Amino acid sequence: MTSEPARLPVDATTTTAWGSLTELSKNLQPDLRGWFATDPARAGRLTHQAADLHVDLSKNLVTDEVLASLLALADEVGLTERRDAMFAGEHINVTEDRAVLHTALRRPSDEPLTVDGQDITADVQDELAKVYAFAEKVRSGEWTGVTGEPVRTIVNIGIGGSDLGPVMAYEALEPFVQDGLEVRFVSNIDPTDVAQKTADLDPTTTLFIVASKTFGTLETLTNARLARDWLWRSLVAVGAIEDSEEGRADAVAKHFVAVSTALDKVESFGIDPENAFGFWDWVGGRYSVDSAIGTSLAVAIGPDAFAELLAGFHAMDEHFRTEPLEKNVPVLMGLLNVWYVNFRDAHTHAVLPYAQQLHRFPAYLQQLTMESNGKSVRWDGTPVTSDTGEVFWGEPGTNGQHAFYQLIHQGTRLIPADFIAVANPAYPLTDAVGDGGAVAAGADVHGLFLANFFAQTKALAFGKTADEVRAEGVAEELVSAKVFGGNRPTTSILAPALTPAVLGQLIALYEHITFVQGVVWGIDSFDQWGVELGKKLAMEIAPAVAGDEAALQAQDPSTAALIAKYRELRV
Ligand SMILES: O=P(O)(O)OC[C@H]1O[C@](O)(CO)[C@@H](O)[C@@H]1O
Repeated sequence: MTSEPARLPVDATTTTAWGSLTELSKNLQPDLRGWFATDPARAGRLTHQAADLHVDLSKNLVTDEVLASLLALADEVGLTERRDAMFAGEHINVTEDRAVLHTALRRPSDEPLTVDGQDITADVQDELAKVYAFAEKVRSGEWTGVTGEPVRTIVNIGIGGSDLGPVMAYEALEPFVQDGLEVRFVSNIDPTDVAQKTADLDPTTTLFIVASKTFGTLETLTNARLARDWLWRSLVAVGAIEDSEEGRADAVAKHFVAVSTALDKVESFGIDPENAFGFWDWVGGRYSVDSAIGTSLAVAIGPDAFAELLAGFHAMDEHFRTEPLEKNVPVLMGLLNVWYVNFRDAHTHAVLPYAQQLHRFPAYLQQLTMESNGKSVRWDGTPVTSDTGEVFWGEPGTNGQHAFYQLIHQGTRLIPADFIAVANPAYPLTDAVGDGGAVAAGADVHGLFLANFFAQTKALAFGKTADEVRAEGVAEELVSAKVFGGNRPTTSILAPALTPAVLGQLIALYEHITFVQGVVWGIDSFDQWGVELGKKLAMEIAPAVAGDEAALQAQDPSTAALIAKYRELRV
């Protein structure tokens, strides 16, 4: 690896390809019906395989010319060069002067990678071995609490990347969780979160994992102290420990572990560094679920399944690293997002998993994509000259269908959407009775579910014309309300089943899509300076909230009045 400063970003808007795309967009009349009718090979040509993911891009609003120009844009901004620099460990996180090496977390153990003279594959494997040994101890019951009871509930305390990845993956891989083990997640500093999550817990069988890259995050450290207090009080109440310094130290030693890059701070909190798992500053928080931050998950699903998850990540990394750009799914999906944001005026992007277990995936992607690409300056500090970072959002199908799809189908906004489904459900139920009509007795309910997945992307693409509505006998005055314009772009992603490997592939796919967009926009997708101001002000405002008059007077009139009102209302 080198730590040479990365070269200056290219202003994408000055490239030849940007000019071509602007012209193409001006003249483009999206016509998915016509395009499919005149080009039967379109679906095949625009469908690609990335590891286990079958990805159909054909219902996007692009012609071959548009795709060619998007690929030319990738070339002009130096996408492959930057990708290779990331994999090699160059300091592409320019504003923090750091390498970006989440891909090294899932690199096979026999592929060394030297960074600053250090074999980081060996470091990763050592830490992974520690996490796995701990996971086995908890799973086998060898790790016990103060009364000798095995662990039944793990409470992961973290926020942002130290929460969203683990909770999303835990929910997604619930069928792989060991019987008798449960993981809960506390993230919000709203005391309700910790109170609700601990309310019915047995302290003798509870283990807390405090997960924080920096071990300096207000929410996490406050929640960790609340949890420690709860543990002490509850253990004393059931007579499991003496109310003494030794009793409390014993409780922390047996019921608290930590994950952090700042092991010195872990020790000051009272957690023995022996019971702490580390990672490195070259892993961004939102890219860290596959590091020791995933310890709660590794305990829940076990080392073998966790290793499969990592192998899934790696399979997608290899696809991204080696596949020619015209068949490279993260590259194509990232470029399509650029097309919609910069040339078709899309402001948001929906991610719609047709898999209940992926219900936290959109929330996870919000941090991944929006903390990464919500930037207004490029990595050299110059202002961007185009829009960046669309709003990502979504809900699992079919819930979304009965809530917000109306706007996607008939609203005035263009909302590109990714539909994600798996062929084999974790719970293959049949409807023994059926409804006597379309739903036959013995119907496979997952098949019905996926009929919706296929139907929605079809309806969005091809719509329903006024003539088709009229042909159904609809009264003329209602025809326009029942017309579907179609030409609403979607990407369909289909996987065999939601296995750990497939989940790893999906996460890595979106990591790399995010990267591709960041490179085109010339931004540093790996810093997050935009979250700092609010954190700092919260600490300055806290004394005013607590009653300090001088601190209150130092606020602007609106904030001061709001705080005063809060104090008046607070009983
Ligand atoms: O893991 P830490 O250091 O507690 O940080 C939690 C989160 O806070 C942020 O730094 C900013 O919100 C995220 O990037 C990060 O995932």
